[in-house]
Amino acid sequence: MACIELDLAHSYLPKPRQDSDYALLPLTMTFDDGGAYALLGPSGCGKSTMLNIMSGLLVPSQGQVRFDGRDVTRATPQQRNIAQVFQFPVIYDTMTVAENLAFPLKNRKLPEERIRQRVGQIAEMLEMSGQLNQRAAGLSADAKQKISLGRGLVREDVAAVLFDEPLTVIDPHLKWQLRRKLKQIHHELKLTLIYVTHDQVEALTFADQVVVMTRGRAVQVGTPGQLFERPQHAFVGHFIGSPGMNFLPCKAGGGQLTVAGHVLPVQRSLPDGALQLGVRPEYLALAAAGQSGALPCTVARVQDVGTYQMLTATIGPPTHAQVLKVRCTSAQQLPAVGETVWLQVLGEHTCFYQHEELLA
Ligand SMILES: Nc1ncnc2c1ncn2[C@@H]1O[C@H](COP(=O)(O)OP(=O)(O)OP(=O)(O)O)[C@@H](O)[C@H]1O
Repeated sequence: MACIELDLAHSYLPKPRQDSDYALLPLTMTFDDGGAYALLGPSGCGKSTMLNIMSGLLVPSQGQVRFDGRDVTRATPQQRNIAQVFQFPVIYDTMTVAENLAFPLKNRKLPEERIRQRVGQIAEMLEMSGQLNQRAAGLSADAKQKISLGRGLVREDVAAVLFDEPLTVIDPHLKWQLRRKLKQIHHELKLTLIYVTHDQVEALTFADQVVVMTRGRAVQVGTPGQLFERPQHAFVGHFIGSPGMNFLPCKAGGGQLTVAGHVLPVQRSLPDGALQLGVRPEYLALAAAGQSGALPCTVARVQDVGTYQMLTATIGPPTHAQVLKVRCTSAQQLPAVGETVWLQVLGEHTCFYQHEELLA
């Protein structure tokens, strides 16, 4: 295993002139030895570019990649000793499951007995012990991708295992099981795992540390809890959560906050000027009329989602009304559409952003 350090930028253009010319803007990042990481972000944010730079498939246009302090920027994937699992199965159809799993170990000339043990261990973890002697050709797409995962995990001496959206072809139910399985395997095998996905559920269930990316920038690296509680960037608030954080434009000045024409007292020290107030639907509580830190809103919709109710409310004039989502318990008695509801926007979980960066 290795500690992977990135200090680089990448543009696919020969002469990048502006930020938008970069697939990865200048960044420094450390992936600790033995950690489980996810690179999470929407399509085109630079996840695959970062993964391919780590694996050695791509040389960054600027800067360095270091493994345990050693410069490997121009080293091939083989020289870096990286295992990779792609979106689609990369296996030998004519071989059995056992032969496919054993292949990376045979290549490294491990003793037969050790190969047998390790193949048995990996097959058991992936619940494939009963299929070891079956030919891969006859297996389902799910089973073939499980073999690919197994081939990625089978070597103990790799610097890291990199996964590029590995569960895309997997059936939704099995996907859920495999996500949990991968987390368990990480605890048992203690490999450095780096997992690319655009699916927040996948990232949050698998990783100890999630790197959230947008437009070529890694805007926050944190535990799932940190990303939920204190998004360092408005994009993280918006992207993590279902639905994401509510944002209200506001103006701070003289110890007060003006939101949608209402003046609220603010306890925290904030710079004067235009800000964004962010509060998650889970923390936006119903309040008594006129309560300090609460705003009067109009109920636009109430949805019963089974285990909870989602209340949608609006504030401000209809031409530029702001929408707020509130997660309520299923037992709560909620006002009807069109009624006024007071929502507690200020509280310990409220975040303030300036130019999309967290201030307080
Ligand atoms: N070979 C390439 N040549 C030129 N531009 C590229 C190339 N590969 C990626 N890009 C561009 O770099 C940016 C980042 O792409 P990248 O594939 O790293 O994003 P991603 O987050 O992995 O997206 P996806 O999930 O869609 O693969 C995008 O604007 C993309 O169009």
